[in-house]
Amino acid sequence: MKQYLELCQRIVDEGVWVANERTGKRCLTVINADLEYDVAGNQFPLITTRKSFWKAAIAEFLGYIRGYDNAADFRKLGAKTWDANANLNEAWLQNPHRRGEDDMGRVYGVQGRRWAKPDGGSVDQLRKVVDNLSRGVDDRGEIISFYNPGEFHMGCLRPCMHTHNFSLLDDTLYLTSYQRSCDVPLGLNFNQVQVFTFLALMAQITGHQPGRAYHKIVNAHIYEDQLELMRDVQLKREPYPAPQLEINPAIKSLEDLETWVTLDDFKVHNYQHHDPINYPFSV
Ligand SMILES: Nc1nc(=O)c2c([nH]1)NC[C@@H]1CN(c3ccc(C(=O)N[C@@H](CCC(=O)O)C(=O)O)cc3)CN21
Ligand SMILES: O=c1ccn([C@H]2C[C@H](O)[C@@H](COP(=O)(O)O)O2)c(=O)[nH]1
Repeated sequence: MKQYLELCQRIVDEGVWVANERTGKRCLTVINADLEYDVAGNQFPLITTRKSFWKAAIAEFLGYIRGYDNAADFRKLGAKTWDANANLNEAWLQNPHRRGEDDMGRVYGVQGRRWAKPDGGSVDQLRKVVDNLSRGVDDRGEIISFYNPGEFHMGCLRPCMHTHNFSLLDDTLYLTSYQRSCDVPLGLNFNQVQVFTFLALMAQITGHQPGRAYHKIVNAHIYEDQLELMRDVQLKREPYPAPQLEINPAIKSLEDLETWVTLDDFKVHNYQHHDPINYPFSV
């Protein structure tokens, strides 16, 4: 929590105003942030200075793991987070590749599970990483990348957290995740949960101990219409200690994640938090 608050304070104190063409808003922006999560010690990095709707964050990530490309499928899992990008962005609504209501196009999970090969067929990046780690192999390329510039024109948004790189040292699994663009009041609250949970889940289904997760962010910003709430409300609050995440131990494979797992398989213990803050969302 300390590192989150320090990043927020740094943006408020040192941020530079940058105009953003896609949303038509200005963002107070800093470059480069390094966050770390103690997955081994189960210090779940949930924001405590406002109520976090962490279940939606896990639901969203489960949708990426399953390769979903439709906001309706995300809603069924418990995340409404893709409704706006799939259905309200004018550029995407006019895009000839959009296949009707709720279509997100070739984003995130599609790239992670079905990256199109130029010579036909597709690559399942996640399956390869799970298979290698399960037999104790780290080939120094245990990478899942959602970032496919050749298909940006076929999706509603370029991936923000775009690359996840796993490492195995003896029996301990590590994760380094890369993010090019971060909406700190709204998106980071979710992304922290996702990086932590991805490492915890991958360690569980590949039979290893989780170590630390490293989260590297390039452009970290606060939108102009979020600044007052962050500076005058959220940053005035005292944080509480980190809660713990419990994952159903019956989850043992990628197939489990793909088929029967729901949000009921995740529980958070000792989550003390301040009141919710309703930050504006930019499409
Ligand atoms: N401008 C912007 N910021 C983002 O963080 C973001 C995007 N766009 N587009 C793609 C995804 C969608 N994400 C989202 C979308 C909505 C919320 C959101 O509204 N969160 C609320 C309530 C969540 C709930 O009720 O389930 C929050 O208070 O955290 C968070 C992340 C993250 N990403
Ligand atoms: O997981 C996510 C997804 C999105 N965001 C934020 C970061 C930006 O504010 C927007 C994306 O806009 P771009 O113009 O494509 O950078 O969404 C996030 O923080 N986390």
